[in-house]
Amino acid sequence: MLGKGERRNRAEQALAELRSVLGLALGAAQNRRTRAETRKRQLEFERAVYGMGLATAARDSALMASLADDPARRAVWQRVTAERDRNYAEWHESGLGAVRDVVAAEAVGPAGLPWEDWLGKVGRDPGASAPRLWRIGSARVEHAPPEHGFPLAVPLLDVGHLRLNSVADSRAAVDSIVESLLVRMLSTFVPGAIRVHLWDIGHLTGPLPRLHPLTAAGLMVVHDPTRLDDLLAGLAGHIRKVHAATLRHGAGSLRETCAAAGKRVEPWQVAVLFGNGERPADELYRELNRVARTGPDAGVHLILVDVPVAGNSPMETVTFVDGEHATSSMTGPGVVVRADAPAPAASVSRAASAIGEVVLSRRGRPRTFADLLPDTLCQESARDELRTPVGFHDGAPVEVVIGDATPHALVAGPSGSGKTNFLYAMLGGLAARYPPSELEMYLLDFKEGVSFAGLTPGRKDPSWLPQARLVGVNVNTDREFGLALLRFLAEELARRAEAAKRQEVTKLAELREADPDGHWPRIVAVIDEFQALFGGRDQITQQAASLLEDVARRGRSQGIHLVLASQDIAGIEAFWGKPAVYDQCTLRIAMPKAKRVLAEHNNASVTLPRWHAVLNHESGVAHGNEIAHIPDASSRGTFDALQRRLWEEQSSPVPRLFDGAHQPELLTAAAYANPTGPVLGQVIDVADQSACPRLDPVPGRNLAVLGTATADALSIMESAALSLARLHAPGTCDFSLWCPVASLHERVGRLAEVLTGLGHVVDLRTGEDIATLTEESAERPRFVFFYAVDAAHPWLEVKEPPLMRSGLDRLRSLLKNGPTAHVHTIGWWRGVGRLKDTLGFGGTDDVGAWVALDVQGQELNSIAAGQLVDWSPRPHRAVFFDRTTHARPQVVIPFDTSTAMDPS
Ligand SMILES: Nc1ncnc2c1ncn2[C@@H]1O[C@H](COP(=O)(O)OP(=O)(O)OP(=O)(O)O)[C@@H](O)[C@H]1O
Repeated sequence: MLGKGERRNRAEQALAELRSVLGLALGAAQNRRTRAETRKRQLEFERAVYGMGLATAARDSALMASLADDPARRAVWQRVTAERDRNYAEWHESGLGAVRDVVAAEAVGPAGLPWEDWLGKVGRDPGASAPRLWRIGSARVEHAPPEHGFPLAVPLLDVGHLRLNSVADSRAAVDSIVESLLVRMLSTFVPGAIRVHLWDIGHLTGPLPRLHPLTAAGLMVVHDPTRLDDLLAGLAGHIRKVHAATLRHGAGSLRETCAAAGKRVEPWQVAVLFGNGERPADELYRELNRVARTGPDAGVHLILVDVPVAGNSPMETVTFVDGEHATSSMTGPGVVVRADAPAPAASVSRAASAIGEVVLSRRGRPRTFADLLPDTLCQESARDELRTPVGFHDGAPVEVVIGDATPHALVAGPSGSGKTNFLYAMLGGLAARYPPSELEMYLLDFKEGVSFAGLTPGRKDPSWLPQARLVGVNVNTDREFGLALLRFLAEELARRAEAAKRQEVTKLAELREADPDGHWPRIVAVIDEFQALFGGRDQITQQAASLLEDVARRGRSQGIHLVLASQDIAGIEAFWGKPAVYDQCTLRIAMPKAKRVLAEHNNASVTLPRWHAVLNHESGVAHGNEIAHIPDASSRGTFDALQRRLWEEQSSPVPRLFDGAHQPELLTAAAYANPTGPVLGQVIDVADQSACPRLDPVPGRNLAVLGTATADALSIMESAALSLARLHAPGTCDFSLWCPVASLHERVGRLAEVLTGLGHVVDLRTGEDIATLTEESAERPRFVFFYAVDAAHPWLEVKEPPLMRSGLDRLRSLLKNGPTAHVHTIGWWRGVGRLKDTLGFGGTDDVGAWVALDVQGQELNSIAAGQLVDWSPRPHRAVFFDRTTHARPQVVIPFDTSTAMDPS
């Protein structure tokens, strides 16, 4: 048994052992902890040092001082600096040279060389492809000596964008990077290959003043600080346009394809945006990111200064840390980037001016109407389309295409903006390419004036445009003529559709192939100031709107093309709710300041210089814009000289001229040369036709002239009499000329003389003997021309005993029974009421045809066989209705009879 003391000893021993073991364990833990803490401190230190960069850390005196009494940190510092020195030695050995070589190889010419080597020389590279790198400054590993610096270059054109983040006093360095980068690009390529857009949230004219000489040539556009949206929309439009063109070209780079074909290459668009570090509003920010994402493939590039963007587009970033030093995404931390010193201001300005001048002189090289014409005239086939240059952009021709995809054109511009001149340029270009067998033109001008009249033979110039078939001028009051043209086109359309159906084809090109001997030219119908067609709230407007819609819809495939020009597209009420005509006019041409002709947000016409036009084959959406200078096509020696050449070389029938301001001469009317009845006036129609009712021996074949417009009434009476005198050989008919009005006797007497001179027998009465008229005579045709019938009523109403029959009774009997015996009365009443007085109750049927002058439409309804007559009188126009042949009244122009009435 152990004693008590022994037990205590053992216990104390065990306790001591336990304490010692515990003490050991605790000590080890303490040590481990101390070590871990030291390690942690070292790692944090290492991270901080890497974070700030070794060079900065070395400059941090507090940090360096802390190393003295902290061996653990000191060890870290020694290790990382040793590691750095080892790495740097390696990089200096092989990397530095490699970087310099790459930049030298890829940033060639002005893209990389010092400005002394190139500034002021105009670039020659046509821009089929771009250098892969562009120098923006120099860089150096933080602690490396200056001679170990290397050039810093970024990829840009066709690759991505550049973003610059500034600090308070780095603006000069930022501007220097931007300016020298732009000058490098502008000096690399032929002037015009780079377009610069400048937007500065803070200024209207501020940044990059030395580049401003570029603005005069349009190579740089300074955008409104409040309209970033317009700028982005313009860039987005450009991107869509290039993508569309790339699709058309199929595979391969558009730039290279175009350059190889000697065609115009779309210039790169470089947009420099100076922001204030704040994110633009949501919509703008989205649009900016869209442009950033999709721009590079379309040659659209951004240089963003303090403008935040999303990180999902190809972009290099330079971030300034102080006024002069920056880091870059190309080189990472630990490499200091500095901007190159800017080139002297005066040299930059001079270089910019020189570049601008090349563009101006190239553009300004007199491009004339003659430059629109091909070497040999009229050699093209219109089978698939019509195509001609109409103007120039930077010296390259800009074309208009009219075909299945762009069947119709809408041309708009305020008065004096050059619409008519544009039409001449286009028609001239087309006429010079397509012979009359391939192209026919119908030209209508609702403006006052004679703009297209020169296309037909005139007194001074006997030539005409061989492709012109019809020219209508001064038709502003004769909207019926416009309607007639549309009807004509609709009929031609139906004829072509019918032929196509017979041949089992659908398009003009196929029809031409199926029927090679047929005459299937493309038809271009130009209607200038076409809105005049819709100038009233009447049947003409309604009919014109629906005919135009029909022609626009169906003309596309049948080679019938409309060119509609107007000062103000917006004002055409008749089209509201009828967008088909607009929709079909996929070719839009906007003259400077034209409104509404392009798509809603496409404002390209607003800033258009004089004598330029926006041509847009994409229904006016912005990406379809092509801007062209239109040469003068309307002065002497331009279109007229071409017309003369064409007229001498191409045989073609004379086009018809319809001049609404000109009364046609009876002697020149086709119907007068070969009459089939009394010729009353010229019908307003596409074909040269006259109103010429037949006077068959059947009831009702009398004719009334109605109204007080004396000159026109006399002209109608004379035209009728003279044409009947030509229709019937002398001695085969008789004429009665009765006129109760003294002031007209001289004129009626002259007609009697002319008829007598032609060998006819004339019964001329000017007094009361009119009342003793004979009712009929059946021996041979007799034509009674009864002037101002109502003025003879006092005589006619006298009743004679014993039968108490009056002259009026005999006249009524003459009208009723005469025609069947070939006695026809052509009477003039000075109003509808007066005609009815003469005819009496139930006599209306005895006058089967009438011509009304200054009589309102509603007065005529009662004698128009149930027709509603839509007619408002106007000078020198009449409305003619023959109930036996007409569905609706026809507007006619009374002839000028002066020459025909001249007995000499
Ligand atoms: N591209 C051009 N170059 C030189 N002169 C031009 C050009 N375009 C038009 N002009 C001249 O400007 C004037 C007006 O042009 P034009 O008659 O074509 O305008 P418009 O828009 O048709 O005007 P309006 O509707 O009033 O007739 C004419 O004297 C014409 O010769």
